[in-house]
Amino acid sequence: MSAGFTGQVALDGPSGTGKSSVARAVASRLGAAYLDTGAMYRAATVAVLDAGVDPEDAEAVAAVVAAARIEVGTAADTELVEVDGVDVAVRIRGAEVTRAVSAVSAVPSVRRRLVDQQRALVSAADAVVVEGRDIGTVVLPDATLKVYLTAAPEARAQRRAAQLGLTTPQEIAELAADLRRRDEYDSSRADSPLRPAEDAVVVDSTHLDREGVVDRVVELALSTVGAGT
Ligand SMILES: Nc1ncnc2c1ncn2[C@@H]1O[C@H](COP(=O)(O)OP(=O)(O)O)[C@@H](O)[C@H]1O
Ligand SMILES: Nc1ccn([C@H]2C[C@H](O)[C@@H](COP(=O)(O)OP(=O)(O)O)O2)c(=O)n1
Repeated sequence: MSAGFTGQVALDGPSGTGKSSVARAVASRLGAAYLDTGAMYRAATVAVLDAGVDPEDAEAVAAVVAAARIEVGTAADTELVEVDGVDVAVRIRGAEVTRAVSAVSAVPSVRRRLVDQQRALVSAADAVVVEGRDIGTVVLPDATLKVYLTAAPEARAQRRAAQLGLTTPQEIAELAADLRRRDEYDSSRADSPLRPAEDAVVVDSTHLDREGVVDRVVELALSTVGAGT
């Protein structure tokens, strides 16, 4: 269903705030394409791990990613993620990739390459929802709408634990520690750190359910229709 929205919705924020699930649902509601840029950094990380390279070795990481063919789909209802023609859609969500992805995504040449690819994918769509960490600040500074999703750390850890089926206090404590570590890494890196764009609308999802967040973002997107933006 096309609701009349054209343009780009940038959805940024830390892990577990609901970006992926909200971005997909918003894209379906708006009849828009959808791009998960985190999936691209995760796919690059698969290439690095498969090459046997230390994710902290920036030079070696840069060389591996420069040679890898990373492909992602832009349909809201399917997940296509490939590295050199191999389907890695399930593997990119595994713990090994999650542990290494912040280091890989901090390498400037990796970012340049993937940002170029993201802009090319976005330019092919009349309407698109793009989620990540630097979409409003770097990838699409002129996006039609920028939303920065936040949520309390406990809510984020609980959501992630439920999603992964983790139940023991130790598993949940480890997951919360991993979220904190990744927040710190992603927010303090020199190149394109995680932060809200100055013109982003901040939406706190701590006390909203997923549908409540989707309604809010769709409403914000539709308010730009005919507004001359
Ligand atoms: N507002 C919300 N309230 C409760 N759970 C949510 C909310 N938004 C998303 N979720 C759930 O939290 C988990 C993490 O969401 P996800 O979209 O993967 O976050 P992110 O992409 O920001 O890491 C998913 O299981 C999702 O269904
Ligand atoms: N635009 C982006 C998207 C993701 N990243 C990095 C930082 C994140 O820790 C990883 C993984 O992102 P992803 O959105 O898949 O992570 P979560 O699902 O939120 O846990 O990639 C980035 O640096 N820039």
